[in-house]
Amino acid sequence: MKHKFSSIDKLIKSNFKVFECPLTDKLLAENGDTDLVIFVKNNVGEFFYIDSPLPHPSTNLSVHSLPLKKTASICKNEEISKLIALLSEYGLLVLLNESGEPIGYLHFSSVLKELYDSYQYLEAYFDTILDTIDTSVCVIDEQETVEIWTKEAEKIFSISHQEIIGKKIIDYFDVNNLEMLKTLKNGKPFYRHQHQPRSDLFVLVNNNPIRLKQKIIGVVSVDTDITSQIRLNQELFNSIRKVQHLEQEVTKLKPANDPFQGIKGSSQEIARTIEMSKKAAATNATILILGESGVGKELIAKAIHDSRESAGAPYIPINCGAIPPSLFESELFGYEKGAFSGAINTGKKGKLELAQGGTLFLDEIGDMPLDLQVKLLRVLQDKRFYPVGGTKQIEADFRVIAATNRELIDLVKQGKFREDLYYRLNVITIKVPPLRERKNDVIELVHHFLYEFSIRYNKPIQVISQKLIQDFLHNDWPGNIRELRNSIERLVVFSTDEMISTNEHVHLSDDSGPSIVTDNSTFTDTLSTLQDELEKYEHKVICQMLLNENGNRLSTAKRLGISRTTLYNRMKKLGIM
Ligand SMILES: Nc1ncnc2c1ncn2[C@@H]1O[C@H](COP(=O)(O)OP(=O)(O)OP(=O)(O)O)[C@@H](O)[C@H]1O
Repeated sequence: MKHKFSSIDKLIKSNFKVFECPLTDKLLAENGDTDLVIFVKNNVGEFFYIDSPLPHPSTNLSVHSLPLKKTASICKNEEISKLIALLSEYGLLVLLNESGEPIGYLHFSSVLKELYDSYQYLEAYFDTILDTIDTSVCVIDEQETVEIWTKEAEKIFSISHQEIIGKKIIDYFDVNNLEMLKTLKNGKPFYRHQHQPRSDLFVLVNNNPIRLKQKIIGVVSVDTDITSQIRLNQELFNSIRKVQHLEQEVTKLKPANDPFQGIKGSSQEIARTIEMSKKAAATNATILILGESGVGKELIAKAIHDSRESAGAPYIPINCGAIPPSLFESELFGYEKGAFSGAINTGKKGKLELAQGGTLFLDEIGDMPLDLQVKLLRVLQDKRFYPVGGTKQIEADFRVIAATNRELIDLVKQGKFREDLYYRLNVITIKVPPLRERKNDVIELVHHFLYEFSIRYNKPIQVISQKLIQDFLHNDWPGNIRELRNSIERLVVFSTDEMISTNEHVHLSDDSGPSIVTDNSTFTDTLSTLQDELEKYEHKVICQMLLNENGNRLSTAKRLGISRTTLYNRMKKLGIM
């Protein structure tokens, strides 16, 4: 690289001889009339050189009449700045190897020439780069004086370089808007901050401090004009709203909608799952949906219901993991007036009755208490049931879809789930693959949720940086699509401009376990709202306890001193499941 000062080795000269003191005239007799540089070393190791050409032996001059000049010696591997300092003091410098032996010398003039050549290359490159780039670059020095101002800066800010160079930047811009000055003071770079220097101008700003030997000697600011992108985004956003409105109108006119169209993703894995679900929806059979938390089991259950039941048929979900065992039976079967004493004496329809003519969705079926499993099995077999405290049987005319993220067959082996109920539910099984096994869907889902939340929060359509997309693709998503959806919602809510490039509001995990925020730095420079910080901490505590308890929610809830329902609700809210 010609613009870099080349290695010192290239400049070392080796036409020299070293003589020890005292000198004798033999030196002249043997070396006279040569172009060798003669160094003289005294008994304390100091070096001198003879500062004139050696005369011919025939001149009979005495060696003592020759002009001796003091010089310094230094190891050739010393820092270049030290070499240059000594060289400018003495003009000539003896270079030593690691064992202190002289191996050559440096001459000020040759080093200077080399430095000047490199400087000229550097200047030529530097000027051409600044002339060629079409972004706005401004450089100020430590006195806040403008040193560099490119053509694009002239265009964006309507100030010519003749006018601004050499002047203080604060003479041209409002000091409160000058992020460069902050960077000059605190040395913190920042990237891709959106800024609006004029009402008709949007720019993305990158600022970087220039350091020389740890000292900040200036700041570079690069501004990219994104006004046209912002305008286009705005137009796109308006158009999308119009299209969405039209879509809604068209949907109203269409005779039938595809209930499965809300299940996004085009990977082979999800396509297979949807195909299987459609086939299952063509029957009245009981369906068991298996898959990790947040993979979309309920979404599929609802699509099956919409597909196979008539419009207006009830869809009744019940979360078997969230209802305390003591209330479960009355929730499921309902109770007759007078069945209990106290406030609940008026009677209430149970979920089974509410589901008449439609679908009963038994979510988290693996968490259903054993005694209730027996009762549910009886309902499924007899197709009729009694409400708690009731004497009149009610018809059980509904289709059952059950779902769980637990290995039901293992629970059967452990005696925690009834085998007969398992086979009763497991007529058709649909397995929903976790997101990490269908990474192809991540990008589509990201855009789908971005679109959804941009509309919901009335924010212009967001663009996610490539780097963040990569982070999303590399994440294992232990909370699956729910976690991804929550992450995008947070990003949209907290985004301050149209480019989302930071994941500070997303807890990306780098292993397959639950995601835990371990980076304490989030608590220093990126503190957000108290609510947000509390949620982050709660997320961390719950995940850690779940890990300690091997994922067992009941013992996790006990250890945390909260009910299982509360734990379940908090996990859902925080996107852990
Ligand atoms: N393929 C998908 N396309 C769009 N959204 C999806 C998809 N899959 C899941 N979601 C969304 O992810 C969230 C979680 O989905 P859902 O509740 O159906 O998961 P689940 O497997 O039933 O979870 P859990 O086991 O915790 O009950 C919901 O907001 C749902 O709308």
